[in-house]
Amino acid sequence: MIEAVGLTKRYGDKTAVYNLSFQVRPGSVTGFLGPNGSGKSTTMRMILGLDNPTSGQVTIGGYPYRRLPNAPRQVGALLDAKAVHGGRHARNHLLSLAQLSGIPARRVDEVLGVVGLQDVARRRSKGFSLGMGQRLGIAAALLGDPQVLLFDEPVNGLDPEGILWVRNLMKSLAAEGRTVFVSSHLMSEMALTADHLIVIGRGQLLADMSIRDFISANSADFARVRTPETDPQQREKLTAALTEAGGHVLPELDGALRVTGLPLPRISDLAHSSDVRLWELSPHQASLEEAYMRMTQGAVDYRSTIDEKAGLQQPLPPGVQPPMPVPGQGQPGWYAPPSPQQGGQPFAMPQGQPLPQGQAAAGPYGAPYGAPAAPAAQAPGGPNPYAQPAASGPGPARPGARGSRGPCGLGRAPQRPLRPPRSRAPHPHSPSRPPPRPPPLPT
Ligand SMILES: Nc1ncnc2c1ncn2[C@@H]1O[C@H](COP(=O)(O)OP(=O)(O)OP(=O)(O)O)[C@@H](O)[C@H]1O
Repeated sequence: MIEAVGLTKRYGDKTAVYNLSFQVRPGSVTGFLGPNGSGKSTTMRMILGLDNPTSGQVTIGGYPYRRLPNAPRQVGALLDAKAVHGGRHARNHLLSLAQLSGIPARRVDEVLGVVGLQDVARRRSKGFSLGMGQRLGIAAALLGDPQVLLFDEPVNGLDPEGILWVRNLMKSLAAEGRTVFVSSHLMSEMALTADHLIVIGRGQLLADMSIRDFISANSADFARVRTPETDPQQREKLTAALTEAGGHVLPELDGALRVTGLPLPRISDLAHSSDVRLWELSPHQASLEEAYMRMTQGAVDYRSTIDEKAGLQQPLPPGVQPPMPVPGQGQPGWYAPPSPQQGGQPFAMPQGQPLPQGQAAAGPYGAPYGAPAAPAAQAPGGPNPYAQPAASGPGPARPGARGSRGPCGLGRAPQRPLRPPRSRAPHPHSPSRPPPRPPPLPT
């Protein structure tokens, strides 16, 4: 298990990570999400002992990485696939890593096979494509048959077949009881791969929950309604009737209407009584991407001047940044209202459910959304550089109790201690057990 407590990292006056507390558990794939520059790579580097926290700590199996016995055989990581000596053959690159960690040479050939690079093993890596470089990086991460794996954007540059292969690999590693922590900006892929999410924005924890809970906490179900395109007045008439009845109506890019706050039969009745014909009336649930956009909208640092968020966000005056999301209040400025099941509080604990023991019910950024309780009321990393007025709503939510089954159907394996170096069971991808079949590479 990876555990961060009050993790803070400052570079001069830049706070890259602030008071981050979370756990990454074995037996499931945990996705690590956040906008560009939100601190994901910095966090991963601190987990791997490549950067020192300014305050707080992060441990793997109870040890800081640098004190972990035989760390390369306990923890594997892909941080930067380009961090390879380009003049070396792929096999020699892996061989040098293996020799540094006392890993036998035959394991190098095993992992080359697992990632599908066996045919180019004696080619210099500087001639590799982006996707081949990613595979080499994944091979290096698997070399020590580690119990804990970190992948920073592992599908970057991979073709669809390669993406599917990585997805299956991550899931099978987690199903074996390993801890798999993976960052990605590809929401559709994350929705298929991960069963738990840790989301950060501007270095702070925004959410720590199952994907299913994340989507339902950060999105509202909605109806799509379409009236005949030949008669725009019908659309206006319906919009007026729905709004009057308490619905929230948002025009979609294709001319349909997105309606929240009214059940489908009521929308149908209102259309009928307004004498409006419908060409479509369909129920929809927001995707992980929409839920993520809604959650992180206020924590985005870099945004195109022509970005209109596909019409989902209210226009802001020029130069005005949207505020950070506030627990219990949702993301201000979004049309979609909070999920009705949550009693109007998108991050609220289901009613009658007490906070788990040790769970702080603190202000917005003290112990946010399902994070483990912060060690102290005062953040160890000093004052919060992004502090906002505290929400008056209920405390932070933890809708997704750990241990629940994720969308991949993987149960959480009991936590296993880190494996002693040489008493390993045969590697699941060793020749004795057929590995997930990697897609063929272009020659
Ligand atoms: N060595 C450094 N010196 C100064 N600032 C740094 C350093 N490393 C990271 N930062 C800053 O810390 C912030 C977080 O960066 P980080 O690379 O961790 O973000 P990220 O979430 O991984 O971004 P991306 O999704 O774009 O990869 C950024 O503002 C970045 O400029």
